[in-house]
Amino acid sequence: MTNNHVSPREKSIVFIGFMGVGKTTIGKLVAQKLYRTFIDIDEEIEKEYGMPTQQIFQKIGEKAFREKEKSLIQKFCTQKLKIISVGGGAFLQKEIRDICLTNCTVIALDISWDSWKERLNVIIDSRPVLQGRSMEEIEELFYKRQEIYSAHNSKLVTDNLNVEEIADYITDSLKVAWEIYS
Ligand SMILES: Nc1ncnc2c1ncn2[C@@H]1O[C@H](COP(=O)(O)OP(=O)(O)OP(=O)(O)O)[C@@H](O)[C@H]1O
Ligand SMILES: O=C(O)C1=C[C@@H](O)[C@@H](O)[C@H](O)C1
Ligand SMILES: [Mg+2]
Repeated sequence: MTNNHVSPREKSIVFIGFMGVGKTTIGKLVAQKLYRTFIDIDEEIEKEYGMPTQQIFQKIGEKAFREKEKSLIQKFCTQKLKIISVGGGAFLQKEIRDICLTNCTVIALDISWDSWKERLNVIIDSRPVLQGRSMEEIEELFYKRQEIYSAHNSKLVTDNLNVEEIADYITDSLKVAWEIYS
């Protein structure tokens, strides 16, 4: 089942990008502004296992996390009118990239390394992939991951923008695009 036949206005929107770039925060705000249901795939995985991501990685392992991530993305991305934030590692899987790009409008949130590194302290405790790595290793991962986020329909560089400005910009741009294609 795909929903690649649905109109751009009805397609679900998927936010991608590196850990901590703001997918969950912005996705929630955009959903409010468009009166749509918000789905955070990390939260859905945590609900299924009844524990935080950190513990899923420790007790069950990353492989099971990634399988669950794929099946939940398949479930929600084939539905209409949702606003979906996927985890920062979701686009590592080609199948996930294909599901999202076939069924949804994919928006990549981008940020420079200099701005991102200011955020590390806030997010590190809940992101197992960042733990036990040196700053140099995290920087290497940050740049390596850029390749997977290049598979998108549109991209916004968020440096120097607050969350309201980002959500307003995305909401307004979507409405303009929907008018053009309607
Ligand atoms: N534009 C912004 N300016 C300042 N802080 C921001 C901005 N966007 C997000 N943040 C903050 O950065 C932190 C990480 O944001 P968020 O959890 O939304 O990231 P994420 O992309 O969903 O990460 P993950 O991939 O790990 O789920 C939060 O504390 C959030 O408040
Ligand atoms: O970038 C990643 O690999 C991850 C990002 C988070 O959103 C979670 O999905 C998890 O911590 C893994
Ligand atoms: Mg998130």
